[in-house]
Amino acid sequence: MKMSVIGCGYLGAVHAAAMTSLGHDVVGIDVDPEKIASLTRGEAPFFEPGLPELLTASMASGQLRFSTDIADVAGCTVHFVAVGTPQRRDGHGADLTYVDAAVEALLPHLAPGDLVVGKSTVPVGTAGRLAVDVAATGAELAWNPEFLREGFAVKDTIEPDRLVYGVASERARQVLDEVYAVAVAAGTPVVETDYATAELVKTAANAFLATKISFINAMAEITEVVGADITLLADAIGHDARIGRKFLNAGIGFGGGCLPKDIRAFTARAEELGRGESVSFLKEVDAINLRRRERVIDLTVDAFDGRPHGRRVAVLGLSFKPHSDDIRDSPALDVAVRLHGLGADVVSYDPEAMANARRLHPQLTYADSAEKALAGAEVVLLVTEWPEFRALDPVAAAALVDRPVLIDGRNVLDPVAWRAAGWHVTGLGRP
Ligand SMILES: NC(=O)c1ccc[n+]([C@@H]2O[C@H](COP(=O)([O-])OP(=O)(O)OC[C@H]3O[C@@H](n4cnc5c(N)ncnc54)[C@H](O)[C@@H]3O)[C@@H](O)[C@H]2O)c1
Ligand SMILES: O=c1ccn([C@@H]2O[C@H](COP(=O)(O)OP(=O)(O)O[C@H]3O[C@H](CO)[C@@H](O)[C@H](O)[C@H]3O)[C@@H](O)[C@H]2O)c(=O)[nH]1
Repeated sequence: MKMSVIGCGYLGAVHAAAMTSLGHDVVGIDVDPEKIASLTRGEAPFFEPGLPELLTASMASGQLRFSTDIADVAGCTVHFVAVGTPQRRDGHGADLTYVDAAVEALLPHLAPGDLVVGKSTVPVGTAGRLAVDVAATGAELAWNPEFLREGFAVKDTIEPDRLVYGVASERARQVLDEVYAVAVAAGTPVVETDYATAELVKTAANAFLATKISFINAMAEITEVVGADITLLADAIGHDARIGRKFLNAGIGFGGGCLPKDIRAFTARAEELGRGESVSFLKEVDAINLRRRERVIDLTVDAFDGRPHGRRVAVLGLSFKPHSDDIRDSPALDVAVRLHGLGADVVSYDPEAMANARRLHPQLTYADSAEKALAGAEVVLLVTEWPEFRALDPVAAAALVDRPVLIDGRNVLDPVAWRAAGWHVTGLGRP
């Protein structure tokens, strides 16, 4: 099939490239000329394992091209909308400006029988509103939310856990079955719904994941008062198959371009619908999450007896999670910036996110290796659990720092081994 992907950010660029693996011809459209220039050179504008190889192969085979000109969707019969839906500047809900602009730009280029497929995460009710304008052209709308995780985005797109088709006709379902024929033939479960359910599935999935993380972080607030161990607690409750161990890693909390903004947008939409109380717990989920960052800052300030000014802190990690260079709402970067704001001498290192961090926060000091960040540090904060930080040798690290004080914001280092090497170790929610 010939298809377009409107919006080539994290989601759209991966989706465009992955659709070629499913056998389709794809044109990716974005309003950002730099992004399109980079993609056209076969260079991913962000770090995503496997994406550069896929881009190169798909472009070499002629199945994939990119353009800033929406008229280049000509000849495509399926059009994915994958533009951003960030938090609004006033904080109240999702900013739908980009989705509205993308659909409006697409309308004159639609032919009767085309399918417009929304992939962006939107407040419930958006698809129903957009479907009217799309139908006026003789085309049809479907909503097909995306569940990929950054860092595993290529695999998650080619081999999704499930596909959700928010459709208004049998024909739309058939077109989506054709789009995802490879995955469907491999047995991927398909859940067919109306528009509103499809929109809510996405919002509910992210709300559930955020709630699971904040649940374990709330437990961590209790375990750290009584000297209990949150990691063992998570292991023990996680053995119950009804609970499961995934997304029970306590630490500095969740960030990124999705979970934080999506729970806030959900809360705002529920309030608009007169059902704010149904999801009021998400405000607590958000508050618990943000308190974990405060905790790391407080522990650091305490490690300097309340006077962090001019004291050297090594911050290991800046991205919101490993295997990504994304710094959107990153707890790691937030902590680095705020400690700098308190006058600490913060030296940060991240294997992939430093260029993004430097652009946004040129005031911070960046080291070009973990070892250089550690040199002369009086407190070491581990805030993104990259494999290379997990593999640090505590004896070698102790030789680099001024004072062997470690705050493990992700609970990934072995406290026994680090203490044996002379470190004073504090975890989040564990002794
Ligand atoms: N990033 C993820 O892991 C992920 C996963 C699932 C769902 N989502 C959802 O997908 C959507 C996109 O997220 P993202 O992380 O890719 O955002 P992003 O900010 O990385 O990318 C959005 C892209 O859309 C482009 N754009 C904006 N207006 C446009 C227009 N009118 N025409 C063409 N291009 C336009 C921007 O230039 C940008 O490149 C959001 O709704 C997000 O919640 C993201
Ligand atoms: O036990 C855990 C698991 C995750 N996190 C943090 O939670 C955040 C989000 O992690 P993850 O969900 O893996 O990252 P995303 O790539 O943002 O993916 C989420 O957001 C996407 C965009 O909506 C969805 O498509 C995915 O299904 C959903 O997992 C990160 O800061 C993690 O460090 C924890 O603190 N503890």
